[in-house]
Amino acid sequence: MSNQSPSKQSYDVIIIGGAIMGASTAWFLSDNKDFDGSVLVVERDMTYENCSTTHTNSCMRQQFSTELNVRISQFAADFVKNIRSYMGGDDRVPELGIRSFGYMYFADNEGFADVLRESQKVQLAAGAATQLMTPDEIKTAYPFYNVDDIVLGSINLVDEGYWDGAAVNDWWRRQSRERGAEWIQNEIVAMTRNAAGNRVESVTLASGEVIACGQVVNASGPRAARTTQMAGIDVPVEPRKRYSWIFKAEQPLDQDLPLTIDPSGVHVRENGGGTYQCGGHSDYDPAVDFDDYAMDHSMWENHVWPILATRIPQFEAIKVQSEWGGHYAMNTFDHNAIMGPHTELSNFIFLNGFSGHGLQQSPAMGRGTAEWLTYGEYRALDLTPFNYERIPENRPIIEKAII
Ligand SMILES: NCCCC(=O)O
Repeated sequence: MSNQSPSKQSYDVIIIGGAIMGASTAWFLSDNKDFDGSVLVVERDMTYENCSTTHTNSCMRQQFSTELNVRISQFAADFVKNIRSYMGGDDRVPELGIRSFGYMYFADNEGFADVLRESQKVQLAAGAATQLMTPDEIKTAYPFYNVDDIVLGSINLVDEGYWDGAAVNDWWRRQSRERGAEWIQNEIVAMTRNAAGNRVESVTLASGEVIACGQVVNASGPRAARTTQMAGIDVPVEPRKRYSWIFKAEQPLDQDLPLTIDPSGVHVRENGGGTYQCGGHSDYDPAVDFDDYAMDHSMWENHVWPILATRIPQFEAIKVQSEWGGHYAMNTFDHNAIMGPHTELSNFIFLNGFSGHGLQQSPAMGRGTAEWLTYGEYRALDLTPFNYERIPENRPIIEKAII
């Protein structure tokens, strides 16, 4: 599909990026009775072939180490389980659920076991159902694991597992469009500031049009820094390569496989029909080119499969069905969301740096961004700790549970 032109020369809100964060923001704006502005969503590739939303393993978890991240996931679970109701009872919207096989974190040393113990306290206090398991308890409940090196496991079987992120993305896009948001395939290639230099005045599209904006939202995923540079500002977000494999087991497990996080960082989950989805990355983890999705074919054979087959010996006999390379939008400052306005460019709103846990945060972060755009403040959930200003003020939010 070639570039499309917008119908107007000026919009109240221009959202750069139409994947899960941009779609969520557009939809929550369309759902807010106090917002009556115009919205343009500019997406560079409406096929979403290479975007992080498409490459995700589409899971959510309650097991975070900070209360705010747990609350954000709780809203995700509530939204997904009640999507039709949230979307006005529209009976075209599918009823969705969460396949709550849980995330199984393994600690192979007392240091990380302590992290799991401390995190469980935070999660329980916030209402999550995390259970700590000894190796014997793990072996009883999940006999297929090799736990010889494991000192502790942590799992939560409520609202934690697979959900259909693609369906949510599709419906946010579709319904926001029906309610008046304009979506085009095109690319922002430049931005201009006002004379005082404290606001973005307009964006320039690849097709040449210059479009005036009231507020602009950077929802451009791993390309976040490229977008901010057009406005003459920086954000510490880089594309980092993440590899995924779908494989079929010769003898599938006879129960659901939790999303299992091996101490090596390799993770694997149930995918249905005797297939499993696995993710991993190299220890050498530099920023990569925005368009580099090349697969490292040696990683499976030399690194990932041996780890898998050690942890789950039944996975010695498996066959890879598909594989791909994708990107995390990695926040190199503190691996957490970067939101809210720039400190000097007051109408430039960040929605960046989700570092691999963005899909599950998209309902709360899109809702919060729509509130910010409408009221200049967050209402349902106070997301100010994630605001951009923490970066120049050097106040990292340490989230210990990054996969
Ligand atoms: N990106 C790995 C799986 C999603 C998560 O962080 O929960």
